[in-house]
Amino acid sequence: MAYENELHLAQLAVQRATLLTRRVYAAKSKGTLSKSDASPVTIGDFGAQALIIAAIKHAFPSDEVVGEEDADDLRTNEALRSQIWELVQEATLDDAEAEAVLGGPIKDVDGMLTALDAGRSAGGAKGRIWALDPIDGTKGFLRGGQYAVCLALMVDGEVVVGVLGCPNLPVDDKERLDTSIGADQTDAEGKGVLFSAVLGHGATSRPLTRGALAEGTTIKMKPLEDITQATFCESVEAGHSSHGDQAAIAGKLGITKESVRMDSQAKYASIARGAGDLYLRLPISKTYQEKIWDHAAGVVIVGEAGGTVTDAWGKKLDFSIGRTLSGNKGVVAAPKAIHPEVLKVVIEVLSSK
Ligand SMILES: Nc1ncnc2c1ncn2[C@@H]1O[C@H](COP(=O)(O)O)[C@@H](OP(=O)(O)O)[C@H]1O
Ligand SMILES: [Mg+2]
Ligand SMILES: [Mg+2]
Ligand SMILES: [Mg+2]
Repeated sequence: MAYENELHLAQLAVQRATLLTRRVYAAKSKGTLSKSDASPVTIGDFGAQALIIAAIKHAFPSDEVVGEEDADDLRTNEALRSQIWELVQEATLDDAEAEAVLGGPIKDVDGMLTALDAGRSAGGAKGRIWALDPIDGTKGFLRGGQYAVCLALMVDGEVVVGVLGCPNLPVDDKERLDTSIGADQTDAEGKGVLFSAVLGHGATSRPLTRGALAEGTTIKMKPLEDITQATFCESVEAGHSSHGDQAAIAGKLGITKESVRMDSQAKYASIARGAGDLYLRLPISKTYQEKIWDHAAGVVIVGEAGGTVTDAWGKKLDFSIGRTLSGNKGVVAAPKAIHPEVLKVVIEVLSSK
């Protein structure tokens, strides 16, 4: 299969990073800071990004990475830096072969800062570039909801590999859209799913482990004959997508079930495995540009599971422009057969505004 080594590296790197995020998740204090756009970032986000980039740079030294975070705050804040360094050192897979694929532990604090800062690529249409969201759905992470560790490889602007680690999704109860928040999420028992896809080679899911990869199974979207029976997913945060427009679209499609609100790319993962049918993300603001790391992995996973993902006007998401999807507005993800019907209504609702 194409990109076999890249896929394996990405799966193990994401799996290792979830050891760190789970530890932070269970801790009382998550070391939260506020970024310049007032959005939150935690010690988990920084630690996961450092671990994943160190692994990429070990295996593919000349690849670039577009990562959400950087080391600026750590360079000026010693307490934060040492807190994260401690976490990073503790996050090792308990399988020596798997750990060796990732290059083993990061050597020292400088190595951690260098790895974090290696996520500053401007992106673009040429060459091999990884898109990394070390914790997607940081607000979900903080509130005890869903979050995802997201990694994708783009080659010449096209997403060819996607991996999503979803520590709070149920392993077995595949049909359930897990939106529970709070206490029961901190119990990792029976939870934690690793999703992956390679362009042209299908999508799989497997339980997250602490060591070598578990065996994977193929995932497919649910066949949906009657659109009125659809379940649609949307963000928990009303500031991230328009709940009002999404409700109007569902209404026009004759959908009667209430929307399922879930943080992070766990939405893409959930519809890809047949828990839920649609994911709608209609823009709130005229100026906000979606970030490539919020979508790259999810888009290839849904595509390989039998879905179509476009923006709200039906354009393919263009990952080749830079760090943002500046050529697109919103996201509409649905099974291939019904995507045109959904898109028609999305455009009607947007055009009537
Ligand atoms: N105004 C906005 N519109 C759309 N997305 C936004 C937004 N402000 C922040 N986001 C993005 O929404 C992501 C979470 O998506 P969701 O609502 O589906 O959980 C955030 O990822 P992070 O949590 O990685 O920062 C952030 O990048
Ligand atoms: Mg963020
Ligand atoms: Mg994100
Ligand atoms: Mg993030």
